[in-house]
Amino acid sequence: MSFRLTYATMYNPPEAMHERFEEAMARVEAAGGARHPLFIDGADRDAAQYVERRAPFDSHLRLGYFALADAGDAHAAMEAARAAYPAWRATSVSERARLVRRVGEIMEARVYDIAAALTLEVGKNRMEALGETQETVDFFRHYADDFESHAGYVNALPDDPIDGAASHNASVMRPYGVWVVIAPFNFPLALAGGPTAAALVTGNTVVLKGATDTPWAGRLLADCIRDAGLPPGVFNYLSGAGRDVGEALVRHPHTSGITFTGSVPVGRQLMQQMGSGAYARPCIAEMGGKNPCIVTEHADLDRAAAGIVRSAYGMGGQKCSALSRLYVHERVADALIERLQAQIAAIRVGDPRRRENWLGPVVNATAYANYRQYADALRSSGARVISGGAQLGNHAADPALANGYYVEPLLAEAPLSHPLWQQEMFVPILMLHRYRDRDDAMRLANDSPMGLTAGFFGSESEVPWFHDNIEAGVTYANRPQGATTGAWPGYQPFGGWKGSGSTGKAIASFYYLAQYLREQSRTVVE
Ligand SMILES: NC(=O)c1ccc[n+]([C@@H]2O[C@H](COP(=O)([O-])OP(=O)(O)OC[C@H]3O[C@@H](n4cnc5c(N)ncnc54)[C@H](O)[C@@H]3O)[C@@H](O)[C@H]2O)c1
Ligand SMILES: N[C@@H](CCC=O)C(=O)O
Repeated sequence: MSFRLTYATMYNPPEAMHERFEEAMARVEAAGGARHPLFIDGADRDAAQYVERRAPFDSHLRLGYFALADAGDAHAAMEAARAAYPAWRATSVSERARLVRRVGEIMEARVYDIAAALTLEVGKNRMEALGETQETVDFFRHYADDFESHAGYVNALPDDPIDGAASHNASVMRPYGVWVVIAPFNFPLALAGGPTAAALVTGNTVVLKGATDTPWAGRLLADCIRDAGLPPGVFNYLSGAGRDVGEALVRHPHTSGITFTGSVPVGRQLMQQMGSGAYARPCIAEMGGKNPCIVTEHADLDRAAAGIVRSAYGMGGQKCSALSRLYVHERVADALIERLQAQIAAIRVGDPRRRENWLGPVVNATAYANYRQYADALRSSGARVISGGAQLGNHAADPALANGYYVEPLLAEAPLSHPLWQQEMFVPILMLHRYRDRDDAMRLANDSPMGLTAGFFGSESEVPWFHDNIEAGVTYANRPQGATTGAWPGYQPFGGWKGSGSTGKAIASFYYLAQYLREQSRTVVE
């Protein structure tokens, strides 16, 4: 298959991709119900407790039993990672890069089976699941290539200008030690695998914690790492709750650095914890979004409608990059709304295993209840709900949806005073405002403590204005493939400004790997 899968190309895959996914789904479902232990020091480790997990799209479908790590397991993982660190750090750059690349190769060979598991566990549709798995493969490749291209970040510097002595200088970047990776539920493979690949190739050892709702993805990553032949202890995997195992890892004295991807409140708490103690330790925190899109009177409205619907409702709005605030010029607002309504009406909501369904469920009962609460809050405080607003699961008339957390994509025109303009909702809800003045639209788009992604539809001559003024780390102009979503490693570096990110350096950017390293200046006089 010559097709290159990315989030920008996933809308029109070859037929063979569907066939292979369906074969894989049958295999993975047939093997369902298994126990999934932890992975520590190169071996499976049983936890004292296991939790049964079921599919978000069908509460009768049992996925398996997943280990719930406790503080003792966290300690064992940290000890293993610490013990493995000296030898891993001393392993050559080329060997570390080879092993990291090997993980990507193994994952790519399993891409369909892993994607099937992601669909079952998270409820994302097949193309999103395949996309996430391929993205993870690409992270492993990208970081291995990038680290090698920097020759391990060893740079010779000029000798000191001292008469009668040779004083040689160099800058050498060195790993920190044991790196903790804490992943979110929505991209449980890619946002576990990406930071893991970066930490490993730079010479750190890793303890990964998967999100409470999505323990399977991390375990599948662990299997790829094990099968690639990384030495015991170099990578360790824990599944379990943030409050128990996550906090134990953050507090642990062996923790040298953290990459956290998740919500703003947890990220800020972790940044504070990592900044206190005997000395501050690095904390790369990739956090939430409240992403805007501006549509001017010069926009191509068909293109805008396609990009807006994909980004607001794709994966049920459960992307940090999801579009949630739409500012439309009053002259084109009705025409755009008409197009959005037509596209929303065409969205098939249902079992994400099925090819025809573009939108699966939200991830759990809390997200399902949140949707109801937000829809009620919009209706009761002055918003005009244009499309959607109903929960479709549990008590639905349609029996095919009866056991899942299904909801309708919601579009509402809301007064600017509405508090939901400021809150990340993480469900498929898009709020719309009509503006008269372009600069007002920009002021509103920037009126958020977050600054992750932003979209724009307008004339070519307006694009520089958008770039110069928008406060966001990831920007897209006139992109029907996704107004605010769909970054891919090697194509779009991905990181947030303001409250959306702690470092100002993006994932898969030129500057990313250096964050996993500390500089040592070396002067040697002969
Ligand atoms: N900026 C990005 O790149 C990016 C990418 C994906 C998701 N996100 C954000 O993630 C959020 C959705 O994911 P989520 O609901 O899993 O987020 P979350 O903050 O609830 O959880 C994220 C991870 O942190 C763990 N955790 C929770 N409390 C903890 C604690 N006290 N100590 C240590 N670990 C703890 C969780 O178990 C989970 O593994 C959204 O806000 C979304 O915008 C951001
Ligand atoms: N990388 C994904 C978002 C990841 C966050 O949830 C995108 O660009 O849409």
